[in-house]
Amino acid sequence: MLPETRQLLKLTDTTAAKLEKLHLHSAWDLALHLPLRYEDETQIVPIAAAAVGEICQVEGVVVYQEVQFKPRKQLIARIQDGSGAMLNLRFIHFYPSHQKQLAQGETVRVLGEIKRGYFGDEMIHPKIKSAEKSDLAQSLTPIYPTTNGLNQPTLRKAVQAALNAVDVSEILPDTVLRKLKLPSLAESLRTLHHPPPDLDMKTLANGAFPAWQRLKFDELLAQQLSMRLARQRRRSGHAKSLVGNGFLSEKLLGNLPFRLTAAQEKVCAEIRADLAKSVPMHRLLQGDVGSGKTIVAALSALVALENDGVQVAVMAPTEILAEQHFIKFKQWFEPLGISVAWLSGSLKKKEKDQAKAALADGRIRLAVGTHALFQHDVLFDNLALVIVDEQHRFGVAQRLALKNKGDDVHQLMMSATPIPRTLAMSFFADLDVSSIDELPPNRTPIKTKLVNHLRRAEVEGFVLNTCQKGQQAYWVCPLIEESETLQLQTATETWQNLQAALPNLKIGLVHGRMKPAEKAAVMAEFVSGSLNVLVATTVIEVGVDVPNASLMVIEHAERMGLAQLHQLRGRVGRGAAASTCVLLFAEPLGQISKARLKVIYEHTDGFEIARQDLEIRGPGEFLGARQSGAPMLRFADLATDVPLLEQARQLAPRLIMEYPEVVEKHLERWLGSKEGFLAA
Ligand SMILES: Nc1ncnc2c1ncn2[C@@H]1O[C@H](COP(=O)(O)OP(=O)(O)OP(=O)(O)O)[C@@H](O)[C@H]1O
Repeated sequence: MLPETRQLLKLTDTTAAKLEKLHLHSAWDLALHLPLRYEDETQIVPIAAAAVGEICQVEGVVVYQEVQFKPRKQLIARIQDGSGAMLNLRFIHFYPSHQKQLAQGETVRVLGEIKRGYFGDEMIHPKIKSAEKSDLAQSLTPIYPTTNGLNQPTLRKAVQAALNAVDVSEILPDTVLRKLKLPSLAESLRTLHHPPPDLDMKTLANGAFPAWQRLKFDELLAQQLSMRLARQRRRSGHAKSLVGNGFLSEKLLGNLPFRLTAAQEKVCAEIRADLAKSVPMHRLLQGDVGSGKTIVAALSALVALENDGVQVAVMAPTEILAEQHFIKFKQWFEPLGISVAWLSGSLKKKEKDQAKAALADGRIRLAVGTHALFQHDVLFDNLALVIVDEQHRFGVAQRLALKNKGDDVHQLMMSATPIPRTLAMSFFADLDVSSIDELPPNRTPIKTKLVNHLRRAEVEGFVLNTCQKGQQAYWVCPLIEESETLQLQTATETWQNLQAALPNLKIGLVHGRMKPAEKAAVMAEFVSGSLNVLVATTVIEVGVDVPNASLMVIEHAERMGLAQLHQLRGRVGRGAAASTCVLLFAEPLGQISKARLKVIYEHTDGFEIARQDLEIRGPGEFLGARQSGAPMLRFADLATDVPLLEQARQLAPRLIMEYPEVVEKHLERWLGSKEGFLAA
């Protein structure tokens, strides 16, 4: 964050650092940081009427308080209200101040989600207020996406300061606005950040609400403009025409234990044709989980490497994913006499220097790594092809760094988030798309089971059976919205419980808070087979390929989106053994959760699942379900916002031709800096 911005918004260094973590760098970034959901502090719900699964505010007298030590240290309090009903409050982390606030006889107002607990309904870590001191809120309270250590009031203050600082005046031409029939940006931002008192939760949570529509439209417009400009620029670039002699690729194909599918052959041919041109390739390779994109990437790299002195870089967004690629590429390429360099943030300086020197003088021709590959001090001798996996997970700055390394290099982007082809083409502003639309043969279909989490012991028995057969299992804990700490805790607890229940198995734990090197070490143990079970937070979602793993258990599957469930399930069923995916769920299930679980139970094809997702997710479920897998999108969703995308797509070329100053301003607002859009 620029010092001017920090001063303008009166932010402390700590707050600024936390905001950076959320990728909020400019005042506009903050103004466009919109609530994830809203809380209703305008009314008090009688405990008897508060339904499980609902987030609500209740008030009551504390009738009981105890610090328990088993099964773990926790503070339990119980409140009772005029309706006569009681509610438990449970704190796994607590301070003496909590005990004081919840002293017997105190009247407290608490807000949180009602859950079904072991001893009746409960709230875990509710927000507590003293009933006497606090007035009811006049309107709904916005809750922003945040990060550890940055609380809502601080974030809210920063957003407010940003809203006061930016110029929200309308920049879209009148004619355009009249046709769109959308509210102004200023009004939309005001409504979403400060909902007026008469606006209810249901209206605000609906993605079809005009204020949301305006934000989504503006976002899609920024995306279309940036893609279009980037494409124009690339078209005028010159890349090295790469025509392979087939010598290396045929050798690799000969060494493989399988033959390419027809779909893999087809996309390889498309990529080969692009590489032969002197216009830089910019192609998206998409394919369902396990469809075999990696070998296509490897064969594309070989076409390039068959040209004298040419270098190739393969980049992935996380250390785990990059390392997986590194292992595969090494295994495939070393027998061909090609050494592969590894470059990531966690390498020791000496190793990094060695790799950098070898890339700079051209001794090493293939490098695999994270975005560390594109730091300014990494120089390539003759870089001609860059392969980027899961590009949408890189931030703008990283994409920009990539662009700086090679405006004139061929680029192949891989994605495992399948989007129907025509939609992908309009979204990516006519980017070239190759789809692998067939799975390798002889895959035993994955059996999916839906199991109530109360039957955990049976599932543990199943894990034991699987591992005794020499196979391996994943046990995945979900991401808990807004609370990394709580997520970490569930994963750690699950790991401890599993170890206690299955003492003869070797069980590892990997989560997002571990250092990259620690994560890599645990993953390596799992890949090598020395761990039987891997307990993981959702960090393993994309790209892990351990064919010997044949069982996937997913906790709280009812909380996850379909795309995520499909990705996770795709981690098994990659080897010869019959695989199973156990989806644990906790009741009561909402209608949408039920519908989702039914789809994942009945279907295995990613495109079909994406289509059904669209049907289930009416615009009404917009908030809380924001999970667009598409690049650069925070609000718009390709599943539901196709009409807005179409409008943005039609408008973009006209603005570029007729209103260049509007284009520049719009991109500055949405992509942070003028340079942001170049990175598209
Ligand atoms: N034509 C094929 N026949 C048999 N097995 C194949 C074929 N192509 C790839 N495989 C194997 O299938 C598994 C999945 O391939 P890969 O990891 O490339 O999938 P992917 O498309 O990258 O999926 P994801 O995005 O889920 O990681 C690998 O073990 C790979 O060796």
